[in-house]
Amino acid sequence: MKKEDRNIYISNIDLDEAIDSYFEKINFENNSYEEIDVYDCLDRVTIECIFAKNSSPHYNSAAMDGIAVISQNTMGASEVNPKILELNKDFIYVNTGNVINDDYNGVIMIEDVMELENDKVQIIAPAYPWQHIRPIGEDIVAGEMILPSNHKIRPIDIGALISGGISKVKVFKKPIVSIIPTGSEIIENIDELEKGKILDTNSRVFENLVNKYGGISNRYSPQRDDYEKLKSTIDEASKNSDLVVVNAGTSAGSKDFIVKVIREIGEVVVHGIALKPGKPTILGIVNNKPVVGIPGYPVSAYIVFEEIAKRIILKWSGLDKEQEDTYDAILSKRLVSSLKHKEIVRVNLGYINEKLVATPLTRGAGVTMSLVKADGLLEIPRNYEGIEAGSTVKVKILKPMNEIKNSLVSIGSHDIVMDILANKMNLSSGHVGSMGGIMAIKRDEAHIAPIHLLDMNTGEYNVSYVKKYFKDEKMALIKGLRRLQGFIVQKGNPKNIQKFEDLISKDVSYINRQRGAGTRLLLDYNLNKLNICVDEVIGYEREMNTHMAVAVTVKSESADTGLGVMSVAKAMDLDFISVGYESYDFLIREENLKDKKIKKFIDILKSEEFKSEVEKLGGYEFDKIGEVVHI
Ligand SMILES: Nc1nc2c(c(=O)[nH]1)N[C@H]1C(S)=C(S)[C@@H](COP(=O)(O)OP(=O)(O)OC[C@H]3O[C@@H](n4cnc5c(N)ncnc54)[C@H](O)[C@@H]3O)O[C@H]1N2
Ligand code: MOO
Repeated sequence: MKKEDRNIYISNIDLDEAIDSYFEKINFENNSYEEIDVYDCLDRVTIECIFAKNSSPHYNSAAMDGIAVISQNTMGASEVNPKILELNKDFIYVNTGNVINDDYNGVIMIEDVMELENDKVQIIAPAYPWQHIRPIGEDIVAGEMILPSNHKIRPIDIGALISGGISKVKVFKKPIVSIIPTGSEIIENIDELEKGKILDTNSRVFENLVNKYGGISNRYSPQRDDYEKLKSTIDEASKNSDLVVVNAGTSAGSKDFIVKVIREIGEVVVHGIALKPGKPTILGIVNNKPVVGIPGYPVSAYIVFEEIAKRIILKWSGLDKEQEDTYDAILSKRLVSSLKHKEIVRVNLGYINEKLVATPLTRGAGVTMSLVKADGLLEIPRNYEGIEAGSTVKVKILKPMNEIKNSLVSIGSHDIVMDILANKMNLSSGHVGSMGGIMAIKRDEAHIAPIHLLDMNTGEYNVSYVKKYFKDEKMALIKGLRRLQGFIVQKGNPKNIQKFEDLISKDVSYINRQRGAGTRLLLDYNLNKLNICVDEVIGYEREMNTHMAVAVTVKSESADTGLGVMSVAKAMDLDFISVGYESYDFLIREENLKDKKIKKFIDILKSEEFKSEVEKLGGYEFDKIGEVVHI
């Protein structure tokens, strides 16, 4: 691939600057409106103020069930001096909402009326003028403004509009947004999935974001990297829509045509923004319409859509950038960034010891799950080399604050049971290995840490590590499960791996866990006991972060074996040679045991329902589950 075939002239302009110069070129004035039925106007945006045509109520009406009276005739009534009123002369019966004609000017509730014989009633208190009567216009007066312009219509607004006699409303037209996924490797049909092919997810995410923000999406099927075809598709789309979003092909690859196409049939306003992820973004104009080239990586795609396309859609629909919920949080880990760009980092959030703590998630632009799991997004401004741990940062939340506040934060070793627990309570769990969990509790980033750390000297689990790392602090272990660890091997165990000694055979390759993982300690402990040097194990230095990742590596035959739990081997349909049970417990600061989230957590651990679900996975024992050991 020659250098001249690539787009290497990518600029690095500030996001806000890029948006300002781009928005100047977009003809937002061109916005047209439509007049629609009041019943269909939910979430649409008013183009002008709406004034009431009718008053509501439009007649004086009874506000209570009872009798309508002439107020003056009731004056002086009391318990010692009751008044007798006569039907059709002094009063009539009314129900809530009935018309009160000019003959009457007060209502007495039926429970305050004593009925006598001969159509007479007795009252023991007077009715003040207009008592329990809703006068004309109490709610809405004809001519009053019901809604201002640029207002997004809510269900209650529709009620008020109808009461005010409005049957049609003028609203901004919904912008039509064409979405064009590109790339010859992009497919829609899962049956065509093979090496080198990628399922189109981005255009489906965009389609739903367009609908969510009030546009009409017009999604194309994935387009091949064919210069002429892309040119005609973008040209056609820009003629038929208000905004065109082209996905992928934005950077420096030899097939990244989008910038050339836009330059040929229109204008490239910006190529390259000081934003990570999202650097190769293209902002163009074709046939007087905005055409935004969004990078292909799913996280970059989402972030750029939110930062740029969303703002165009909202402006077209009469709404400027919606106010976003931002909160101050304490950053739990140091974040290093580049001076060159602003970076948007996905974070988990949790309330730990009364403080909102933000823990950064992976920064890989291809890891969609990090966005699925993220509770918030944090911004590292341009010209910052990073942010120190303990600093206060602003985060935009992606979930309701209540949910975040009530979430139990777990950071530590991974096990499938954490997913079962997360399905039963509001649990956010980060997987960084057992030692990572210990550090997270030390720094107050988590409420609990699942750990399984084998003491090399005693062969016991967890307690000695807690004593070592929390010398003078009051800690506790909530006893968890005993789980079966062993060698995960391919079906039929072709290399006949039975024991640790078999790992030093020349034709056996091993896949290890990261430093600080309990499973890695288990290997080290056994190698040490057998006097085997780690250099003798082929693959010792190759690391994965979870049991699942180890199993996937074995399944894909990229390694012969790795240590992991039985449940994972079973879930991946692999064979398993057991090594022994280990204790998977939950470390917690003693003071946090009184938290009601912890009480719920312990109740779930002890429940028969939880145990029976875990039993189905295979390889677990529950001897002391839920018991608290004070350390
Ligand atoms: N030499 C350079 N290489 C790259 C640069 C650079 O500046 N110089 N920028 C990198 C960055 S940053 C990004 S982001 C990507 C952007 O790539 P493109 O927009 O050109 O997209 P592709 O290369 O075609 O695809 C990248 C990747 O995205 C996924 N993808 C694409 N379309 C979809 C879709 N519809 N649904 C789901 N996923 C999709 C796919 O995994 C592709 O492999 O370029 C870097 N390279
Ligand atoms: O900047 Mo790219 O957009 O990381 O992913």
